[in-house]
Amino acid sequence: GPKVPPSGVAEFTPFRNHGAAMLLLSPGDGRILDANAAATHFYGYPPERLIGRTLDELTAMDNEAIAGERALAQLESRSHLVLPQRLANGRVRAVEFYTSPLAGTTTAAGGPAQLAVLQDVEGLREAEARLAEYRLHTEEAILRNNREAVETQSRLRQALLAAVLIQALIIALLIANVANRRRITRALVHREEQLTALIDAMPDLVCFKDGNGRWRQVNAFAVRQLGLEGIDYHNCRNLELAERQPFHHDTFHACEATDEAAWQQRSVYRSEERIPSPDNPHSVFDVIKVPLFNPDGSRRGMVVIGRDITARKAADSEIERLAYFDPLTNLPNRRLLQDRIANAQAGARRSGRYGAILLVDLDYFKTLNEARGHEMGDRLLKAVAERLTGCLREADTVARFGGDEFVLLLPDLASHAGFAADMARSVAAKVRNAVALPYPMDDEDVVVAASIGVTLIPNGQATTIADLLKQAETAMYQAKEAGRDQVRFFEPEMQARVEARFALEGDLRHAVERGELQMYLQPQVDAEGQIQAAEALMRWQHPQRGLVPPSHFIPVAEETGLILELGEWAMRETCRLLARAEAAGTPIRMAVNVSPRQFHRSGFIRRVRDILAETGADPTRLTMEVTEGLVIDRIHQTVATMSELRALGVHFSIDDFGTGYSSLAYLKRLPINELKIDKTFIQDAPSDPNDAALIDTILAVAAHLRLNVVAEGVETREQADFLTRRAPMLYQGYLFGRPEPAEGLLERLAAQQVMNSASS
Ligand SMILES: Nc1nc2c(ncn2[C@@H]2O[C@H](COP(=O)(O)O[C@H]3[C@@H](O)[C@H](n4cnc5c(=O)[nH]c(N)nc54)O[C@@H]3COP(=O)(O)O)[C@@H](O)[C@H]2O)c(=O)[nH]1
Repeated sequence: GPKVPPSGVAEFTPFRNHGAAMLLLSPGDGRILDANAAATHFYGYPPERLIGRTLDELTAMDNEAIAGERALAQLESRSHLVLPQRLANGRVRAVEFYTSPLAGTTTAAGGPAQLAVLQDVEGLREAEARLAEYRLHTEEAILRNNREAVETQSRLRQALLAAVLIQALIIALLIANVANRRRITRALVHREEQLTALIDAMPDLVCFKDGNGRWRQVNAFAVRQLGLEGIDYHNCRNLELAERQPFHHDTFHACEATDEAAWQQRSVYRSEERIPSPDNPHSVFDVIKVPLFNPDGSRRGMVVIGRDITARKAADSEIERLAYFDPLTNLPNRRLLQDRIANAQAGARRSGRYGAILLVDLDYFKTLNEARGHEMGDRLLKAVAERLTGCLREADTVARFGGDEFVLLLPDLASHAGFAADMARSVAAKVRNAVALPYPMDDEDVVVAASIGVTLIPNGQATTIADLLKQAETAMYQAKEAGRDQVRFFEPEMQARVEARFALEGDLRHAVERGELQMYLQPQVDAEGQIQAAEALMRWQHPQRGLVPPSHFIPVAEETGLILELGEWAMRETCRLLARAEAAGTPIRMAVNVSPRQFHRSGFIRRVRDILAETGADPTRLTMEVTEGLVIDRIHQTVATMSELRALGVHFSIDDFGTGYSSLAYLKRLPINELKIDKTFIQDAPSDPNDAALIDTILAVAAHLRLNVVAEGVETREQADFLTRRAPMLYQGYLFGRPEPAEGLLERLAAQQVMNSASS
């Protein structure tokens, strides 16, 4: 316990200030350790004369008497001794000593100090009470003191406890924190599961890639759509996936391109991508790519979301179809047609070229429809629509205008109104023929005819679309009035032209059988003016029109297909002339023009063979003149046909060389013998350095390919001299002889031979 020194007791105010005289005595010898103020006052000694003396020394009895009193007190079980005290003034007073050990004190002699309260015998009870009270107070004080110590300790303990508690709290918090973290982790995992479930449930394609373009997470839809089941796509790049899933090779390559575009754009990138699936090879997705960047600008990752818009696209096109197309025939409707006419008008204004509008109305369709039923009427309209479409080029439009009316829009036909009208007429003729072919319906064939009204674009009088359509309609009614199954032009001059042409066509059909055609020959001479060859050129001697130039009738023949008959006739006539020249002892090479249609017609080689056999002509003296266009058109077939004919000995010449798109590359592949320089170059060559340069180039090409050259349209000596200076060649032109009846040239040839043999 805590040690309180006896002197310290005096510090206690209850001892020091108490009214009762009190002494602190050492146990055993009863030496006075301390005395309070009341005690010093009672004895009359100052404290220093009291402290240190024994109680016995102050007692006015001898030691035996004192021992006797103590024994007596023990016997009487008294707590006090009655001992007479000698005061400083010499007086003796009977004093009762109430002593009691003072708890919590320790003296030098060991054991607690004895507190003695002195009481005059007269005030015994009072003293007793005072002792009890005092003891209580003192002890309380000591106890309080002790308690304070205890309290200190307990505070310490409390502090410790607090520390422990705080520690515990920290631990608890830490634990809570860990728990929290676990909770957060759990929540995150939970959230991730929710998220995964959510994106897996999404009917969209979702994919996350890292900053290096590696695939990190893909939802179930994407796995299905991209065929990634069973493929370890994790951490793969687009091009690796293209290797692993060949079905989507193109998809992943396209994805790589749009990924890069998104990175470059550094913001949300949207594109439409074709992502086929085994169920639908035409699936289209609306793909959104969100590139993510780190604060330092480096690539962090990319979110890709793709929505299947195949159905929406189909719906869009269905809406468009309904808005712009006729549901029965699937042809553009009036609305789309108007749009296209507006475009054609704008194009015509820009290019200065003409187009045409044809209004086709079926004759007696209403009667047919009522008599045979609407279902059959619908089938007929569909069939007509197909035939009309078959008559046109891709750039043209066939629209259903309503009921049994169709409109054909032919943009960009020719730069001359007359030529455009010719072409429109020829399309109209084709349409009329196509529509007129029988339609097999159920058990019988149905036949309809069409009345066609034509107008040209642009057109001086009609500026609006409505005006143009009105004109075509007016022309169509004129066709109806003229007895139906007709073609009429709105423009009277075009109508006149077309009629004239139509008449020409009619006459041309009979020209061969009526023997109105002739083959003229134009000589091809060498530098010495010697006739070396001749070109056979067709002429038409019309009974009323007179001599019709080929530039008038050959195009009509080409358009109508009559060229096949005319061409075959020309070939036969040329071969006859060849055989005739040979028989006359003046063998000569003859060139004949072969039109593309004629050349590409199946059986051409067989026909040539037949003609050669029939006429007995030497094929090695026959040259076929073909145009550059013919050659380019179907190069493989051309080479094959030419090669077969070359094997017979036939020569080939490229006519009008330089006006087309010949290139050395394909010229080399062709089995040709000759180039004919077009007359347009020859005519200005002496004065125009461009033409001169072109001729030099053609001559260089010919020399390189070891080809003969014929210069066409040589009209002046100057032109001939110009050419002679450059290279050896044959000359054809008015300077040396116009095309003339064969007899004339054959006679000149014979004369030339006579002259030559005379001079040799
Ligand atoms: N498919 C066939 N086409 C033929 C046939 N016969 C002729 N044609 C083609 O018709 C076009 C015009 O021919 P044509 O009016 O006979 O003109 C030829 C010559 O007369 C003319 N020429 C000849 N020399 C001169 C000249 O010095 N000056 C000048 N202004 N013209 C001249 O050139 C035409 C030669 O034609 P080509 O060698 O074929 O180019 C014409 O395109 C013929 O091809 C036929 O039977 N079948």
